[in-house]
Amino acid sequence: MLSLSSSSLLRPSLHCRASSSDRSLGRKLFCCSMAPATKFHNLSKLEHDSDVLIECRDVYKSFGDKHILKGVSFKIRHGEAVGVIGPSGTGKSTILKIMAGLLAPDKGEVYIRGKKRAGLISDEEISGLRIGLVFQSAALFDSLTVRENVGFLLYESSKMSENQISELVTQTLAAVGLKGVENRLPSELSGGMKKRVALARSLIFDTTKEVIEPEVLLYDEPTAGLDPIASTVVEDLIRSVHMTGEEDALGKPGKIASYLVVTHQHSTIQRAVDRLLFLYEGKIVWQGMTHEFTTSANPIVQQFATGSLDGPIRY
Ligand SMILES: Nc1ncnc2c1ncn2[C@@H]1O[C@H](COP(=O)(O)OP(=O)(O)OP(=O)(O)O)[C@@H](O)[C@H]1O
Repeated sequence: MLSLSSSSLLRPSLHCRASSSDRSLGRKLFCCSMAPATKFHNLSKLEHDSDVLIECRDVYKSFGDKHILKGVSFKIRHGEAVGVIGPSGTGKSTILKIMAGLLAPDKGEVYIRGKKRAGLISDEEISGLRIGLVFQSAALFDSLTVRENVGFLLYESSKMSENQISELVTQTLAAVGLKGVENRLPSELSGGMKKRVALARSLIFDTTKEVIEPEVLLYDEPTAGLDPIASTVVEDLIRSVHMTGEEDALGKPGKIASYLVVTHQHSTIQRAVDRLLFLYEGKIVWQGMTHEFTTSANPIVQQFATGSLDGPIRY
């Protein structure tokens, strides 16, 4: 994989126009979205877990004296659509960043397709599983147009021509319901449009490559702040890119093997995911199918599902 400095020789204008902080973020997005590079050892894999794409095993994470994750364990299998829910500040975004390789756990392990990740992502290492993280804030580069934002990874690292990339960007934007916005800057978009541009950026990939690795997408509150209809559009988009054998908005089979959505929105839980993980006080305290959520006898889940002030969760 090319680093930004070497690839800048290929596309100098794009590289120069992104600020240094943008480039630093781009470097992280680049690694995270295209190939979350990781060092692996322990190649052994349990036979019955051959469909597990990502596993967090007894993960701990503290920030100073705030102990956020205290032994989080779960598995994401091929084909799953999983939601992560739980009270604010409980560590949902933190666990996504750990899964994507942007943060290291203090203790515990992350396994990618049965192989233990030894470090954070870096340019030189390839995992065989792409992990894309769609940030809560959309995290677009302010100084780049929508076309440059969506095509960023391809401009930086692929051998595709400018015309090929431009065409693919237009197709991918159309797939997320956006037309004629390629030349706009992020500041000229609404919040919902920015989220869709971020989604397009996470979906685009080099179509000239012979082997396309499976991808897991991690969405951090993709519908936060959207009106109910815009939420439904995004929820359906998330479903449509899932590799279920169905056709996506471009009329092609979805390309995302599995996805994980952090959300507080009831509609997103109901519409976009099949299974839920409930994170509370540093651990997964409940997991089950979405339809089991409202009938669970677990008092923590009951309180969260009803929004009641009475119960074990204290604010
Ligand atoms: N880099 C950091 N440095 C210090 N504290 C952090 C850092 N990242 C997260 N935290 C703290 O860790 C806790 C968990 O944050 P996180 O964003 O993971 O929670 P969350 O469950 O996603 O919250 P929300 O639902 O409100 O988005 C918070 O108290 C937050 O302030």
